[in-house]
Amino acid sequence: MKMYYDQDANLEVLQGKTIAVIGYGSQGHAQAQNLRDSGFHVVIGLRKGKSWTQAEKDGFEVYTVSDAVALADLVQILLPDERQAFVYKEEVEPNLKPGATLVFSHGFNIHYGQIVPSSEHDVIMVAPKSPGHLVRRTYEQGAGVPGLLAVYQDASGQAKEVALAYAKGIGCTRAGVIETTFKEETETDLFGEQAVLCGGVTELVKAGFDTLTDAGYQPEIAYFECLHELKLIVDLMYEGGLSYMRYSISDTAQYGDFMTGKRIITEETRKEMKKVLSEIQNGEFAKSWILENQVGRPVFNAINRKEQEHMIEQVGTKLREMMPFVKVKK
Ligand SMILES: NC(=O)C1=CN([C@@H]2O[C@H](COP(=O)(O)OP(=O)(O)OC[C@H]3O[C@@H](n4cnc5c(N)ncnc54)[C@H](OP(=O)(O)O)[C@@H]3O)[C@@H](O)[C@H]2O)C=CC1
Ligand SMILES: CC[C@](O)(C(C)=O)C(=O)O
Repeated sequence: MKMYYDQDANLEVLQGKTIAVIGYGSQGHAQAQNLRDSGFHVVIGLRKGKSWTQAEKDGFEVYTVSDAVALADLVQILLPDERQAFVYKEEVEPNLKPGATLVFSHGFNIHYGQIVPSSEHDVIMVAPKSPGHLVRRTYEQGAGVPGLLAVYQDASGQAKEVALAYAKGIGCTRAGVIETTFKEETETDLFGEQAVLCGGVTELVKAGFDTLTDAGYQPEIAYFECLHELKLIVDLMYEGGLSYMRYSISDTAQYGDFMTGKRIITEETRKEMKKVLSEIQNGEFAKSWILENQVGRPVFNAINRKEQEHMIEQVGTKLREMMPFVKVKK
């Protein structure tokens, strides 16, 4: 395994180039602002709407996707994965300059064959292992988030140097960048968000909260115990691994951790995780997500509505209002 840090990347490779960041959402705003602060010329490609207004307010030159692509030496596609193939066909592909580099932060569309770029373009990936808002926040703090780098096509012979410079521009080489493939990034990223980081954690939190409230305990205590304190425990793991977290908690908690954890994450759960991974590997999950979007997201919307009505959301909103230091940054 090869790791890359600041000293391995040369920003000069991108000097004098125009980078079009297509999309100004979670990743788009963060990567665009970091690249600008790293000294690069960045333009934004969008449709008219909320993000357009925000990007202008943040001082960027904003163009339609077609116009931004036509100006750019590097085109970073930071649109929602489910829209990328359509926008690519309609607005990106017809306007790409000869020799322009295509950049992604997630391999979904390339790996599952939804976007097939012409062989004359370098196609690279720089994928921050972080939500966009923390890509920006950590950069501003002088730190950074780790990232993955991959080269899918190297038409110029310089694709990896360009990817490293881009990774440095957004702050990832401060924390460490691992070289990978589009396949490995796509499969591990989808697995992580489904089984652990998003799907796994939210179900664990709700199951704990529901168990306590169903037994008659106060919902506010259940919220602090199962959601709020989770962040504080994860912070310790982030800083020093599982051992440091266990060093900080009481021995009673640590004994409970050893005795009970495996009753919650059982062999059955691990078997299910393997099944989830195989559905990612064989394209079943991708197919289901692509089709869900083609029919207007009925399942996504129904579940999303129901999730927002869960008691933990109402209790949390009330409690967070009393903690001005806990702020949502949009
Ligand atoms: N969210 C994250 O932290 C992470 C995301 N990624 C990857 O980054 C990429 C971007 O994801 P994310 O930042 O979450 O996306 P968001 O949904 O946060 O933002 C999408 C942006 O695209 C714009 N947009 C949507 N449709 C169009 C269109 N048809 N034409 C022009 N602009 C459009 C939106 O603008 P509007 O206001 O007009 O809707 C918005 O600015 C994805 O590939 C994702 O997998 C990778 C790592 C982490
Ligand atoms: C965990 C979700 C994520 O994979 C991420 C922030 O890295 C995403 O795609 O948003």
